[in-house]
This record gives sequence, C-alpha cells and structure tokens, in this order.
Amino acid sequence: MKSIRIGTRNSALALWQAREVARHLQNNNYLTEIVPIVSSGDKNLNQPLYSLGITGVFTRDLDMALLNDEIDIAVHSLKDVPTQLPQNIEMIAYLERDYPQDILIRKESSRNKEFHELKLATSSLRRRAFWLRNYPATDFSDIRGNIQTRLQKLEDGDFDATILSLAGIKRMKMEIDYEMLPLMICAPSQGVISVAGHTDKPEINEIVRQINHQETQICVEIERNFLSTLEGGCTAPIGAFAEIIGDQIRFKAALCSLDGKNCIAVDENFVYTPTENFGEKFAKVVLENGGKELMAEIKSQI
Ligand SMILES: NCc1[nH]cc(CCC(=O)O)c1CC(=O)O
Repeated sequence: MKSIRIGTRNSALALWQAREVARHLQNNNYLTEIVPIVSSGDKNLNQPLYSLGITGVFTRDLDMALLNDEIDIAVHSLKDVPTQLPQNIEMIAYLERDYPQDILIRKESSRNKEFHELKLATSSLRRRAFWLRNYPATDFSDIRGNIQTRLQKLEDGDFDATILSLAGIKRMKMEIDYEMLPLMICAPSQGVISVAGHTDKPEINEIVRQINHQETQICVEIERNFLSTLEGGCTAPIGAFAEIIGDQIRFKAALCSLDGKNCIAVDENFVYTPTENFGEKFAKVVLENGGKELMAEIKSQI
C-alpha cells in the first residue's frame, strides 16, 4: 500500500503535530509521508475560495491541498479550524487532548510583579477579556507570530508577560517557567490535534479513524457546538471546556464582553447521551440570558 500523505503547515509546532499523527498511524502499521504545505496563491482550483466554503487563515492552504489531492489528510490545531468546514472536507480523527490550559510566561525582569501590575501582550480577545474580568486596569499590547516569535518579542518588547497555550510549550519541549491561570477558560478545542480528510477517500478515512480518541471527540464536539451556536462567524471572547469525570461530563464556558465586565457563564454536570446536542443547548441558555445582546455589542466593536 502507498504511504499516507500527511499535510501540515510549516511551523515547528505544526510539524511536531504532524509527526505525532504519523507516529499513531505507524503504530498501526501504515506508511506515512509528511508533506509541508508552504504558501497559498490560487493553485489550480477553478472556483473562488468562498464558493467552496474555505475561510480559515490557518487552514485554507491545507484545505486547498486536500481538494487538489496533493495530500491525503491534513493535521491541524483544532482550535484554529473554523467550526464550518469546507465542502468535501470532514474531520476524521482527534488525538487525545493533553494540555488544554492557558499559562502566563513572564520575562525575568518582571518576576516579582503582582498580576495586577503586569503589562501583558496578547492578541487573543478571549485571553484579554478573561484577564480584564479579574484585573480591569491591565495594559495590553498586540503580539503575533508563532510561539518562538512571541517569546522573542517578550524578551525584546515593552511588556512584562504573555499568555500562551501550555500544549504548545510542552510540544516544543521548552524549558521555561510558567504559571497556570485558573482564571481563564481555554479556547474551544484548545490542546487538541485533529486530522481532516477528503470525503471522497473512504479507505484512507477508515484507516485514520482508528487513531481517533473518542472521549476527546465527545468533549471537543460539545465545545465547538457551543461556539458555533453563539458566534455566527465572528471571533468573540468565548471560552469552553468539557471534560469527562467518571460517568459525567463537566462543561464550563463563558461569553465575555471585550472589557471582561460582563461575562455570561455556564457550569454544568450531566450524563452524556450521543443524541443530544449539549453544546447548542448551553449556548442557547447563554443567548437567552443576555448573550444575544452581548454578541451584538461585541460584533459592533470588532
Ligand atoms: N492560535 C495559535 C495557536 N494555535 C494552536 C496553538 C497551540 C496548540 C493548542 O493550544 O491547541 C497556538 C499557540 C497558542 O495559542 O499559544
């Protein structure tokens, strides 16, 4: 049998994640090949991207490579994947979630400051809002780029600390001090590596489905159904985290105003049944409790 072509973005984190998927497939005795996908451009798709439902900035190149049959599967950080997938692309497998949390990383010179004194760098509306909810006077700057770039900017920049995903730091094996941030609720599906495929390749998809971690799938589907019911295509400050505890699911989530002053939260324990859309159900509770107005306010501000 031919080897399975695994498409990935070219960053160190993305390559690590693709190798992790390759390792799982190799453990099941399949051959794999990593195909880094570099840039976008028009390629030879003869339809405009929007007409194919292709939107995400992190995922569009891999979507196009899948549709052009340059790769068999695409590996993503699930939190970067839009909830609405393009036509003919489906999510096939989720690896077991390891570290969902956000962490604080300071530079050495700021190690003795209190949380409320820190000047922070993050471009995430969610991280900003949850922090402001607790420390409303905090000063923020924007920071972009991959993990390595952001840590370099932290060293060079005029701010004290940044907030990152623990999963990324662990995967890059960075020896770095960090603090856990229980005040945050993670992004929906943070810390989860997912594998997308083409709907016209049932044989490959069947193989890849064998590496799916079902408990992780249950949790992220709840989180992402919650997100898609709330947002309708905009990036609002929304945290959502589901975990299986014994025979129950604990679901914590919140929609916050950009300044963190108004947060509509849910915290539920329930017994899971596959026929019920719990994410949608809890999002509707949020929408009915002021979330509708809050979403409209956020959309008018960003
Ligand atoms: N948006 C960037 C991004 N996408 C996935 C990860 C790390 C892996 C993960 O959290 O799933 C990160 C870095 C970060 O948020 O700090």
